[in-house]
Amino acid sequence: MEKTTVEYAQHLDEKDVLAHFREEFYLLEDKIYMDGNSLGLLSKRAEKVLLELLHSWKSLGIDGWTDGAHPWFYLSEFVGKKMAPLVGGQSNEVIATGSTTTNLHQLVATFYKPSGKRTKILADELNFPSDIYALQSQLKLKGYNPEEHLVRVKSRDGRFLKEADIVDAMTEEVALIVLPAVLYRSGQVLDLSYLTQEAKKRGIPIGFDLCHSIGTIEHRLHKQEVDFAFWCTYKYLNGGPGSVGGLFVHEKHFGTMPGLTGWFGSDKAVQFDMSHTMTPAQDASAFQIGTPHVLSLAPVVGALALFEEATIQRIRKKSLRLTEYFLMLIDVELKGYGFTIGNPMDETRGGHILLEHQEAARICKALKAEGVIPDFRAPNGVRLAPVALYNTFEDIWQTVQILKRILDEKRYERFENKRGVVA
Ligand SMILES: Cc1ncc(COP(=O)(O)O)c(C=O)c1O
Ligand SMILES: Nc1c(O)cccc1C(=O)C[C@H](N)C(=O)O
Repeated sequence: MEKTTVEYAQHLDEKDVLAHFREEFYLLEDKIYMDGNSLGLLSKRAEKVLLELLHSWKSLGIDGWTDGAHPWFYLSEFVGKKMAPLVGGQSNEVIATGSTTTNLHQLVATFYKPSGKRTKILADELNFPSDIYALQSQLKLKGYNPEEHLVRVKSRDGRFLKEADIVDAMTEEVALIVLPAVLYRSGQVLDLSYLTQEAKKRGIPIGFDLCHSIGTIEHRLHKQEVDFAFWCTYKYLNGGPGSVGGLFVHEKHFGTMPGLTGWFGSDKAVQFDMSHTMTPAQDASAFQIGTPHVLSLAPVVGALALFEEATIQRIRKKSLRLTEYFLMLIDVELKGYGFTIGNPMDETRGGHILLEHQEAARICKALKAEGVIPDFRAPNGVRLAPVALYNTFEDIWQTVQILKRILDEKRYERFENKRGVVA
């Protein structure tokens, strides 16, 4: 069968062992959703648990903390256990709490211990702005000038990072390393094993932002001896806008006093003793600060049940096949239209692809007008994420046809080449 036909796409969908998960989601009517790497779709199970937790509040009041289907007092630990297989952590090394940025603040406050010549934080110039802002402010809190003490490894081409360049920057002046596991623009997957080993040789703690990797690639954080990691749950995990994030702290650091303390980091057995001397939990729970955002955690419970069934191994396998198929069609159908592929072509690509084009902002607007939801990333990127749990091969086939039509008929010219408020 000719690989560029819709029949071939349908044939791939028929053979897809994860195809039935699509029915678990509320798909947007008459739309092809390709933005699950920014905000995943609502699943029926996520909705169900949210309603159950609203009901526990309605029917139990304060007793919801300890009673009901999902007692709130233990919910963060429960969700942590469910997320642990997705990051390759032990159950007590993972906790659901905070947001990506607040968790980063917590972890830097804990693991950044400048002393003597070792005062710098090593990051990279392609990292997400919020991470950079957090690192800059943590340096300022310790009295250091971020201009001098935040080292950002340069990209050679504006898209990718070379692990060798990162290792070269691990000097005797570096006190902490924070990097993404998957880059938010190009989708490059960094070699966490190698980077962690090299950091370890030099005695530098290292942590990773998993926002663009959790739920789409496999992780082995415990085995790799990564010191810490943090992530959100609203992208590939489909927890909903602003859903509670997560963090991992390797068990070798259990007992380290968190940099930012609050009573929800306490050993649960004594939390309500109301002592002014904190007794921190002896695992990742200690890194919580205040009362969990229960209603923003609820959908994550339901959403994670799907990952337990699908397994991250099968999800990664399908995700790679989806992006491979996407790239094959782009190569055949969109040659000569001015696109440059901005993601890695080999298996160091994450869950999304990046098409660079000088008209990218208005191509995104035209795609939306034609029913395809991508996102635009400045200055010239169209990000498209075919998500293993709910996208089909046919979605990809349709998207490429629509892109071709938009370019052939110059439909993008109806729009201004400027990003929207939330691009
Ligand atoms: C890599 C990365 N880091 C940090 C953030 C910020 O996350 P939050 O706003 O949930 O703190 C995002 C997404 O917004 C992200 O993609
Ligand atoms: N966190 C977001 C938000 O609050 C509004 C709109 C988008 C986002 C995102 O997550 C963007 C995403 N981190 C990115 O990779 O660009």
